[in-house]
Formats: sequence, C-alpha cells, structure tokens
Amino acid sequence: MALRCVGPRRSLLSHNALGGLWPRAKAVCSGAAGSEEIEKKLLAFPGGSVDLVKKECGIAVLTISNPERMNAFSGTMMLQLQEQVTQLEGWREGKGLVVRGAAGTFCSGSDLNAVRAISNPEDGVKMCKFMQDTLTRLLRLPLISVALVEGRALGGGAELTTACDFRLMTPGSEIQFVHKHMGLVPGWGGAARLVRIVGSQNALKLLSAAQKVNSSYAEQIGLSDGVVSPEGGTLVQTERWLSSFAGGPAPVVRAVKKVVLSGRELPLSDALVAERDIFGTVWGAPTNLEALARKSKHK
Ligand SMILES: CC[C@@H](C(=O)O)C(=O)SCCNC(=O)CCNC(=O)[C@H](O)C(C)(C)COP(=O)(O)OP(=O)(O)OC[C@H]1O[C@@H](n2cnc3c(N)ncnc32)[C@H](O)[C@@H]1OP(=O)(O)O
Repeated sequence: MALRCVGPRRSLLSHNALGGLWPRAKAVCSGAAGSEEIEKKLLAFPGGSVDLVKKECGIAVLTISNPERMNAFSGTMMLQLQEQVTQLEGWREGKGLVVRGAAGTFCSGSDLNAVRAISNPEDGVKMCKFMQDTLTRLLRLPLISVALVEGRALGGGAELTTACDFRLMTPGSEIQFVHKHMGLVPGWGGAARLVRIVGSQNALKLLSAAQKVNSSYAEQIGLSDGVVSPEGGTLVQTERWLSSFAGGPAPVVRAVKKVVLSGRELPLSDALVAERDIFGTVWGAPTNLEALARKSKHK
C-alpha cells in the first residue's frame, strides 16, 4: 500500500538525516533556524503542490505539480518541498526516491510572479538560502534518488535535477540553466553541484551560454545517466531502473548512499571516520550474517 503525503504540513525545524556522522551537514543547514521571515513571505505566493507517495517497496515518488505554470515553484510549493524532505528524512524503511514533474514536464524554476514581487537582493538571498538548505537536505537523504526529466527543466528546475544522485531523461526533454538569460547565476546550490557532476569545463559552458542540454548531450557529459522512452510508462521504467540500485535490504542500501556521500563531501580523514562508523552499522547485522551463512560466491 502507498502512503500519500500531500499538502502543506509545515515545520520550521532543520533536520540532519545523517545525524552525528555528519558535522558539515549541520553547519550548512543551521541557517534554516532563522528562516521564519522568508517563510512568511513565501506563504503569500500560493499555488500548485509538492506531493509525496511512499511505497511499501521502499521507493518514494515526489511530484512537483503546478501544470498551469509548467510546474514553476510557487512560494507555498517551496515550503511544501521542505516539509516533504523532512518526511523523507524520518522514513527509516526508505531506499529510493524518484523526483519528477506533473503533466509531462519537469519544472520551470521559480514562479516568476513571486520572483518579481521579491526582486530585492535581500529577499532574493534569503529565498536562495532557503532553497539551498532544502536541496542540500534532499541530496543528503540516505536514499538513492533519481530525477525523471520529461519536457523542460529550466532555471531552478535544472538546479533541482542536480540535487538528485542520478538523472534520467526522455527523448526530446531538455535541461537548461537559463540563469544568464535572466541576468542571474544559479543560487539554489545548482552551480556547486553541477561542477561536481560534469566538471568545471562543462559547467562553465552550460552556465555561460545558458545552453540547452538534450538527452544525448547530457549523457555524453555525464549529466544524464540514461534515456527513458515514453513507451511502457516513464515512471514505471524509472522505478525499475532505480530498483537495480535501491534493491535489497534498506539498512544496506542506506549505508551505501551514506559512504558515497561522506566520500564526496568530507575531507578524506573525516570521510574515513564516517566510513568506519557506517561500516559498523552493517557488519554482523542480519543481512551480513545471512550472506556469510549462505557461503555466497560472486561468480
Ligand atoms: C533563473 C533563476 C531561477 C531562480 O533562482 O529563481 C529561476 O528559476 S527563475 C525562472 C526561470 N524560468 C523561466 O524563466 C521560465 C519562463 N518560461 C518559459 O520559458 C516558457 O514558458 C517555457 C517553460 C519554456 C514553456 O513554454 P511553452 O511550452 O511555450 O508554454 P508557455 O510559455 O505558454 O507556458 C505555459 C504557462 O506557464 C507559464 N510559466 C512557465 N514558466 C513559468 C514560471 N517560471 N513562472 C511563472 N509562470 C510560468 C507561462 O507564463 C504560461 O502561462 P500564461 O502566460 O498564463 O499562458
């Protein structure tokens, strides 16, 4: 049975999915405590929803939905995204996450009506900090995540794709960091993450030319991990693809994500300590003991 979490239950708390193993996450997310002011302003821009369905198989689907505006993020959707990330942080049985847009397109970034109304630099920076915190927490979930890109992923929508571990694209879909055309640069953490995904040369090209990236070019530079064809259902295929990484017992899948995350984000000496701690959670645990009893051979 699927558990559906829809709508605007809100929390002002910042969460750290990796607990004590993760000193840097605390530092990055701690600013969220002072975010009440921007949260109040975001509430003034309603519309759309961010919906979460958690399935018993351990895979959740997060849907960005504002079809009249090509799934642009209204203010309340930004708040809902934060709430749904909090839900996922508390989901101990979770292993995988698909992030997608409603109605055949991914997301066209911030709702330009909200952007126009809060176009002063002070509010802009607060909004960007709010989204940075949420997307950092999304990327740090102990779940293996994939963005299913159909249609367009523009501006903040392109940034959202980089807050997932993987990206799959449908033929004809495009990712475009349109920020330069708007006289901007990414502010939701998308530039920092893009550099880590495609390298600084490719990131510079994509940002400085606001280049449209189709599915084949995205695969060539490592931005996309594969193409999903519309036949057979894009979500079904994406979930099947994800299952090959997020299959197996939750404690082991979550431990895999955590060691990769610590290796990616921490200095080597801290990453080694974190890896030992994570290793300690699976060594001698039921799955490990069962594998030993089976005398597994990996031919
Ligand atoms: C860059 C900074 C970043 C941030 O940090 O905040 C942002 O994300 S800013 C937003 C960046 N995104 C855009 O600028 C998108 C602008 N829109 C488009 O380029 C096009 O609408 C589209 C997304 C390519 C779709 O084109 P098309 O298929 O031809 O449909 P329409 O243009 O008719 O769009 C349908 C409808 O949706 C409205 N729309 C689309 N995107 C947004 C948006 N981001 N905010 C608000 N509204 C949006 C569009 O205006 C149409 O509505 P109507 O005009 O009422 O018909």
